[in-house]
Amino acid sequence: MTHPAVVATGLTKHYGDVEAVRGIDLTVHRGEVFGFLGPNGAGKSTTISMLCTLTRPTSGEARVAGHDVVRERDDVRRSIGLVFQDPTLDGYLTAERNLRFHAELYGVPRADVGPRLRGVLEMVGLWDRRKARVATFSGGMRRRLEIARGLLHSPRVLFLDEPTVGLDPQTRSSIWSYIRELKEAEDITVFLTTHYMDEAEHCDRIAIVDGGRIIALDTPDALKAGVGKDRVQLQAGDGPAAVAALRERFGIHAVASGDVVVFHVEEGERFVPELFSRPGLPIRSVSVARPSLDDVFMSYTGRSIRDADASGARGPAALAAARGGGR
Ligand SMILES: Nc1ncnc2c1ncn2[C@@H]1O[C@H](COP(=O)(O)OP(=O)(O)OP(=O)(O)O)[C@@H](O)[C@H]1O
Repeated sequence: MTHPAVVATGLTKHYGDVEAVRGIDLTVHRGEVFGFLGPNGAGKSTTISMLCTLTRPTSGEARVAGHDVVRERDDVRRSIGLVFQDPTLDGYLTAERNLRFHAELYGVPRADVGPRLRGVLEMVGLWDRRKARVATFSGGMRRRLEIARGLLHSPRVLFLDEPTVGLDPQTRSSIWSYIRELKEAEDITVFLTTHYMDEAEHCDRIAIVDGGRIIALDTPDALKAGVGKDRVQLQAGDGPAAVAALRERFGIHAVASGDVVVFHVEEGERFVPELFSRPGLPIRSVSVARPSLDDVFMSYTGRSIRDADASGARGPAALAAARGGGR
């Protein structure tokens, strides 16, 4: 098999007047952890459900594990694992019964079920709890069990829609270590959606989506490098005097807020020693920060992902607003 894990060409989805997805083109390579990052309403879930054959595209094409999502739905379904935002485990059943039921649905050969069950439950740290009813599990344990279930039939591609939403930071980080372990242990491609910037950093490549379109697609490092400048923040004895000194000596436009002065330069870590080499700039502290993925989102849309989330970007008006802000 040499085909990519996922290929989408001109994929769109309209719900009446709402253009939820407005032309997605992407290729996800086998073995990648690929992230879809964007604010609420960006079209992430709609895209993932088209790739999983749960929603029929309005136009365009997509192939998953080499199969067409419209014409070869059953082949696609056999090749993928799904973990969606809404839990679908049966709370009355034990963890093991939930998984065995799934194995039957997917036709996992009888002889393989036992070893496979143990393998996936050990990976998510739930082997010892396999006889417990799911109703007694915490939110994090349920999500881990859902991931184990998604892996049970050895899928080629695992789709995770917001895999850590609503979980505490510790559980989020343990879910990420399972995802990384997975990549090592199984020859699998992971396609996930998130609106957490820090999570997108774990992905090999990410597509930043807004208003139903991909606005940037690359490795997290390359995207951040594309923003160019680092952010330097200093505490100076006299803010306005520091701003004037920076302008005179370095030709830098800085902004002061009290005694905190902020400016942007390329390669901040090279610039900072120069600051100290010139006398007359009383500096108490200095910090340099690389651009974040939120800076990347902001450089394309003029707003932060958090603001876009907070504004509840949904529906045609929000999409039109997002369009207006695009570059
Ligand atoms: N079944 C539907 N009927 C009508 N509009 C829909 C439907 N599903 C999604 N939409 C709209 O399509 C747009 C994209 O929604 P989608 O759920 O794909 O975004 P998202 O990026 O996954 O956001 P979230 O993380 O909030 O789910 C939104 O404007 C949403 O209101």
